[in-house]
Amino acid sequence: MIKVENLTKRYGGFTAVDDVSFVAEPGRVTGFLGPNGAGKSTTMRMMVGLTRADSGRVTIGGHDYLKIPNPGRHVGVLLDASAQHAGRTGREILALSAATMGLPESRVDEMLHLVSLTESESKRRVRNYSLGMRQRLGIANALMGDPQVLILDEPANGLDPAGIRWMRGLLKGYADRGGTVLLSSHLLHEVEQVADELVMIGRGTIVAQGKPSEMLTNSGTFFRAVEQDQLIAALTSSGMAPVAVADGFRVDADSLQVGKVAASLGITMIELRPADGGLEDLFLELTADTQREAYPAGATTTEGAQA
Ligand SMILES: Nc1ncnc2c1ncn2[C@@H]1O[C@H](COP(=O)(O)OP(=O)(O)OP(=O)(O)O)[C@@H](O)[C@H]1O
Repeated sequence: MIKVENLTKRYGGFTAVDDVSFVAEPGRVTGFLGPNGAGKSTTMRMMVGLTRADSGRVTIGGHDYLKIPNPGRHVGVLLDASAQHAGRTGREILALSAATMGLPESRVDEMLHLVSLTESESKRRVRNYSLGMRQRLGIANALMGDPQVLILDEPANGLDPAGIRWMRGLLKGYADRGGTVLLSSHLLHEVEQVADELVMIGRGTIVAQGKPSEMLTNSGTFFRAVEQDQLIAALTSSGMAPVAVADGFRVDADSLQVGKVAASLGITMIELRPADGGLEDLFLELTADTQREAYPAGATTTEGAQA
């Protein structure tokens, strides 16, 4: 299990990770999702002691990573696939890892086979690897010591569609056998098909976490009305806070509450239903003020809203 407690990292006056807490459980794939610059890599680097936290702590299986003897046998880490020594061959890199962990050379061939790197590819220098091949090598390296915990930062980067599907199967199988998997991504569709749990981060803070299905269940009501502006104003003055999503509005209230407010004003509803726009809408909305691109979900005014 990975336990992250109140983790904070500042760079000068800028807080990259702000009081982040979550748990990644054994037997589960936990997706760590957030837009570019949200703080995912910084959080993962702190987990393995590569970046020093200003406050808070992380334990892996109850221990501080830096105090785990022979850590590769317990925690598989892939943070930056391009950080491998470019002048070494893939095989040399894996052989070095195996030797460091006290594993036989045969493990190298097993891992190369697992990640589908061919014999001739394994003899090429890493500087001549494609990004996808580097990722495969990084995954092989992370799995080498048969660890119980995997920490993977954007492992799907550079993989082709077949590679992404292969990796999903690999991670699911690993979690099914009791392993703990934490993988980050800035792309929801990359993680939603594999993650049992999601932790969403935006501008250094956790904005939501839970099972994808629970997140959707709690996603409120979607509505559109002819007198949209009037309904928004009435809901707002009733203490609700509608936000613009794709082609309508969403509010944290059930459909009955919204319907009653509309009926009391004689407002004609066009649509009134549980918000089920999918995780993509929820993700964009939750991280709306942390996105670089303007997204309508960030708007709380009715300007431009069409009935
Ligand atoms: N060494 C550093 N010095 C200053 N700022 C840093 C440093 N490392 C990270 N940051 C900043 O911290 C923020 C979080 O960066 P981080 O790499 O953790 O984001 P991320 O969620 O992994 O993003 P991406 O999806 O783009 O990889 C960014 O604004 C980044 O510029």
